[in-house]
Amino acid sequence: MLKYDFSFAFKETLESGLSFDEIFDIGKALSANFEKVFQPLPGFLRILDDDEILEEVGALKSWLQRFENFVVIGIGGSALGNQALHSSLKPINWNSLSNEKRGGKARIFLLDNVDPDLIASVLGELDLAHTVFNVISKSGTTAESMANYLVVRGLLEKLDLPVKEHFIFTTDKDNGVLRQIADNEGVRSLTIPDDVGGRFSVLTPVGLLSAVAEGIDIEQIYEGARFGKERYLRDDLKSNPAAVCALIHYAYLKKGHNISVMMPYSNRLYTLADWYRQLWAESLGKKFDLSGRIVHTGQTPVKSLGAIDQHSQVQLYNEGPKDKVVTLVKVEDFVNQLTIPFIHSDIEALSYLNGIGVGELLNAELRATSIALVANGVPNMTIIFPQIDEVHVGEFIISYEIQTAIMGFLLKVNPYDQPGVELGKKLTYALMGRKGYEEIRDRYEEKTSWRFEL
Ligand SMILES: O=P(O)(O)OC[C@H]1O[C@](O)(CO)[C@@H](O)[C@@H]1O
Repeated sequence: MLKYDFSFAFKETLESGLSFDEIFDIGKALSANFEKVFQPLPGFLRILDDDEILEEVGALKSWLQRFENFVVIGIGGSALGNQALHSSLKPINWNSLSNEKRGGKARIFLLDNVDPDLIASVLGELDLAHTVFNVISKSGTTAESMANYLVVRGLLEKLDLPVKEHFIFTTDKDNGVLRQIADNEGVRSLTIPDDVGGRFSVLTPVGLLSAVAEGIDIEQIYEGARFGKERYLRDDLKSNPAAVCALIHYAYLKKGHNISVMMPYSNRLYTLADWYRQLWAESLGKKFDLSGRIVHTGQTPVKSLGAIDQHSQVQLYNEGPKDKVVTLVKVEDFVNQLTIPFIHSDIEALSYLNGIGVGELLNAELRATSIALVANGVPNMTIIFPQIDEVHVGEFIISYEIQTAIMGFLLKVNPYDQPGVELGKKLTYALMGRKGYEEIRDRYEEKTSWRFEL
């Protein structure tokens, strides 16, 4: 079970902080409507009610074992969750282990950006005859993912490899180009449930297939998520840490703290912060509230890595604008216990390091940062992973999905749409000369014709 330390978010420890009662006053409306926030049950919670997805993805295990490499082609919600599961649940050097040492499980790669250097470096490393490509796109049309699919397909065709055997699509059941190709050519495919949006989809086939391919125990992830579903849907808010987190963020946002920093003290958990950024940003950053009023609301998510960013961003957190709420993420028991050896016994300045665990030092740094933040008047809290494993990662994911829904309710916005990204997508099509987008290109051409270039 994840543990939460909220001590440094309240008035008791923070001069201009909130009182516990204050946030629960704000939470009264939430309390009274708590059930409604989750009625109808959002798809990301509904999918935990049965084993359908686990079984569907699990059934592909033996087919996946044919491949040494598994490449995710996707972007945003169709990639960040995969990356987070991979980094948090596999050893850091997984991709450099030999096939034998990996027990025949796949190495995982990601083609998200359309950066030719990235694509060349990933594909250059792989023997395509032993590689499967999972093209993931809920809409089945996203430019970056389609471009990467086409590049890979071109290569496979050039090598005369049986294209169909090297792809599996994860997409909408009816719509989009991927579905069309899957149906026309009989490419293997998995379905993203209609009621689960991209950034909430890591526990669907979107995130689970690559996890299974590299030997992550997806049943354990579900166990953690299901436990989280019980824990974080409690309408007694005082015993619901996801609700407390949301209330703290909401209350501070009202006081001008419009940045939410997530700072894991663990390299393995760092990409969870990337996943969180999309969830928080796309779900809550909105121009209109539910009644159509212009509100321009949201809280800018920032990722940070302890202890690295103590030597980079923390100066700003402590002394810069008072506009942040910081969430530190701590690991109690690291998988690897590494002790610093006794060397230089004659140098007093190093004696405090003699014989202590590296993890112990990292956690002391976390504690020191949280105290320094509170001393500087910066509200912060700590989420504690007793250890990094499937169960806790599953619980973490669901806690933040629920927290985002609660925050959406508090901000009175729809956390499940993302109208603000549409214009950019359409303009990309227009700039690339896609048919049907001439009007939008013309509309913005005049506005963007002014130049100041050096
Ligand atoms: O899964 P798709 O449809 O390719 O979309 C990828 C991402 O693009 C967005 O639509 C916009 O950034 C995200 O919401 C989504 O996760």
